[in-house]
Amino acid sequence: MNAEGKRLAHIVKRTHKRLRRKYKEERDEQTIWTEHITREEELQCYSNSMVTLATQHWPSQQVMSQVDWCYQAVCQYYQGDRLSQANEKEARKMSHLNLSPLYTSPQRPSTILQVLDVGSCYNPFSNYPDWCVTAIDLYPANKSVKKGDFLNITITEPHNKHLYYIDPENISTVTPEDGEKKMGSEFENVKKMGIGFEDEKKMGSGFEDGKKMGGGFEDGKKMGGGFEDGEKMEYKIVENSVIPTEPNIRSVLPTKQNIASEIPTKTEQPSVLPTKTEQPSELPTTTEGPSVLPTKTEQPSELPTTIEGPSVLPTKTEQPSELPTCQEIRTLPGSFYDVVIFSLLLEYLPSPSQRLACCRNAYRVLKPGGILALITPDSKHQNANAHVYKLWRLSLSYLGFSRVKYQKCAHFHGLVFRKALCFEACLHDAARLMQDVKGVQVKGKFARIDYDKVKYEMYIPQDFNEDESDSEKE
Ligand SMILES: C[S@@+](CC[C@H](N)C(=O)[O-])C[C@H]1O[C@@H](n2cnc3c(N)ncnc32)[C@H](O)[C@@H]1O
Repeated sequence: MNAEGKRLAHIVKRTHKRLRRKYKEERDEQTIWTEHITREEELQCYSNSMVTLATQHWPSQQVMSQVDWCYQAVCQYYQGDRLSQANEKEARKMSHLNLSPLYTSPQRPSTILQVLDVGSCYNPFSNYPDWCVTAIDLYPANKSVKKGDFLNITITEPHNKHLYYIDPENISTVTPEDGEKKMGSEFENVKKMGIGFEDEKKMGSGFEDGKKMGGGFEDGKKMGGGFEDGEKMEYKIVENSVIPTEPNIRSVLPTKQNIASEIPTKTEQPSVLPTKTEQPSELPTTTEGPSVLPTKTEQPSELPTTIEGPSVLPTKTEQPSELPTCQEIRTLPGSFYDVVIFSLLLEYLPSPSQRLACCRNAYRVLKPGGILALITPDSKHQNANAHVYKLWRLSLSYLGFSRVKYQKCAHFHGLVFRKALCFEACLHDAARLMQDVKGVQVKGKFARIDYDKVKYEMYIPQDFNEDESDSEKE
């Protein structure tokens, strides 16, 4: 990479490092994040650098870009054999464990794919004609990207009546009694499920002693999904309903803007408001979609009858010099997307629990059988950080994801996880994976990993670098 490319890469990595350093020093992720997202100048500088770096400096040195990798992986899943293979594999697993699916097997979508690109920056996936991309970023580099913080997004109820929703966050933080008080009749549908583990320890009702389960971090924050192998637990399946938890309450405090956000009802009109200059683009295949609020500078003129289709990729010569007039997104529909993409997103987030909170939100917006494509930078040898990515698989199993694909490319790892049809089967996987990772003798920097936190946290190799000479690609 030439000197200009290195300078831009330095600007991008400088932000990541500053946030991680601050988190290491202060440990107060909420305050750090709330303060960070108001640093307009730094966000703008990052955004400008990132788009130029990615569009003008990386392509020349890459065999396959992260964008191409994601696209191919998604095509393999939806157009190739991967979807039916994953369905079959899961069916076999359920039959072996004598479990039933919560969702019916997804079929290949006959319409275009609904794709959510989180941390999109410049909307690199916008020119794939068979994708309808919702691109969001803290600081969009062009108008086709909506401004939004995925850590602070409100996720609305699934529109499809046949969808069940498990909220892993509520596994350990709501007692049935609390639930009844909070949710009323929705909790009438709660089913109790016990899970037999290979070691024959049973995970049954966790409320016998009247205490809330799991959860406690050293700092006293409540955590979701806390259950040890063989520990007793209970989770809830609420038919037709998302349990409306405050989004990421333990990782990021809601901003004032969030409080103002509205959850659209089923009868509401399509929820994207165009800017004055914008014309609704292509005809959608559905009227559902993310709810977008105009920024202060925009005045919504009239309600469109369509949601926005893919928009135009900026040309290589484009230099976004200032924040474009972009729309702001505060709510996203639950169980709506076929694909969620986190391309080089997780490294931006300073705390391991914020990274997992993002994955939890991805789970909530994905359709059953939908996939989360993760790209994480690493130019080192495949095995150098392999242990960390094993832990990703484990953390994501606890959320209800199963792995579909993994590949180490020259400068990144590419991973695809699917929102599994059977949550319990994922917990079985998690128990097995936990035994595997604990059984491995890890030396060096990864030896200090606390496996009890892997259910709530997602590490990246840079978390363990004392000197922050990180492995991100130059
Ligand atoms: C390294 S860039 C990746 C850009 C693009 N996805 C790519 O692959 O080239 C990371 C982006 O994530 C965005 N981001 C970080 N945290 C975010 C959040 N909580 N919500 C939305 N965007 C976020 C940043 O603003 C930044 O533009």
